[in-house]
Amino acid sequence: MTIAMSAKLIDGKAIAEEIRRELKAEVAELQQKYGKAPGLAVVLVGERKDSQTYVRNKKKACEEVGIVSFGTDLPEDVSEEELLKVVADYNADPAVHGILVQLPLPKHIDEQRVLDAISIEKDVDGFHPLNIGALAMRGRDPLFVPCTPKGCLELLKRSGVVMAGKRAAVVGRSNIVGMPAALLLQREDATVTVIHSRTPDAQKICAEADIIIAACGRAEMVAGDWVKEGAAVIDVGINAVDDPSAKRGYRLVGDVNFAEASEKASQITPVPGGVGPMTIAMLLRNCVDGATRTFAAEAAQ
Ligand SMILES: NC(=O)C1=CN([C@@H]2O[C@H](COP(=O)(O)OP(=O)(O)OC[C@H]3O[C@@H](n4cnc5c(N)ncnc54)[C@H](OP(=O)(O)O)[C@@H]3O)[C@@H](O)[C@H]2O)C=CC1
Ligand SMILES: Nc1nc(=O)c2c([nH]1)NC[C@@H]1CN(c3ccc(C(=O)N[C@@H](CCC(=O)O)C(=O)O)cc3)C=[N+]21
Repeated sequence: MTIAMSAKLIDGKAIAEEIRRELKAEVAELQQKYGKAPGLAVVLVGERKDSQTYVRNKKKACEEVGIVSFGTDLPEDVSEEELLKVVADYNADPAVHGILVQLPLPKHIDEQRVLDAISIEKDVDGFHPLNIGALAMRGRDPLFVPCTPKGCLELLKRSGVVMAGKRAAVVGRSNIVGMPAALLLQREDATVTVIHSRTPDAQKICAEADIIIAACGRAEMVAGDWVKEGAAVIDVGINAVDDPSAKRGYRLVGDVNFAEASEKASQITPVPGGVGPMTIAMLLRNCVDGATRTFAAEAAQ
């Protein structure tokens, strides 16, 4: 007989708050030492409601820790060349230490071409091929690691989850979440299986994992029988499901069936309040790290 466990909640909101407190102190120190603050530029194309909300939240979080935020809002029909010009201007602006182009971009724009144009020293999203390439190489360290997977690892570390020698399953292989999450787990000496839409027996593979990172964009796909007793479960998914009783008319659920999985897991993140707030905290972390490197290099000249 197995005894149902009740998982400990990994409180991403509280951990993100703690990180923002740490960052606020670091920014004050930079201000003291160099008389300058880190700067983040956020570029938003079009009028997607969700993107507008994320961008607003990112700017608010910046201000809270003392990072100066710059913003450029461009119309949906902006040309690729005009967008590239905005990126080039921020690349050249010494007050800007991080550049984030909010995704997704409209279909007529080549997303990778825009991401490739961001200076790797200011690539706080960590989406530039040179940063991702370094992440995949042993003995190398990228300048920046993508915020969402970095947040997932930070949650595991701060919750005392051992990764070395453990089996991990990552559900999803996107450039921005699944693939870098798998690389990060592997760098921590976990043995990683990456699951995608063509994987047979996804449930069986997950059920053998000590750590699951779910990032497939399928509401509540990772059910109770996907989770091994005592596993740590990180839910990246953000899915809106209709809910007439909710204020906004919908509620957010993850890629994990939380009620079922928390009967099996030892530790689990909620949605909302799990990985989401950590993504923003890691963006601020990356921005402060970038500015710290730049200020030190400038002072050494
Ligand atoms: N909390 C946060 O900060 C963030 C949350 N998100 C959320 O995380 C989720 C994933 O985002 P993202 O990586 O951008 O999504 P993508 O749609 O880019 O990638 C989804 C991945 O999941 C795989 N997949 C899809 N369906 C299945 C299935 N049935 N079984 C197994 N694998 C499947 C896909 O496989 P294939 O490659 O074969 O197509 C793909 O690799 C979304 O819910 C998104 O909203 C995203 C970014 C940040
Ligand atoms: N260049 C780029 N970089 C990104 O990092 C990026 C992007 N584009 N495009 C979209 C995705 C998505 N993303 C989220 C950030 C915060 C929350 C977040 O704070 N979520 C809250 C809930 C928010 C709500 O209630 O709507 C939570 O989970 O608690 C979610 C998702 C960053 N992304």
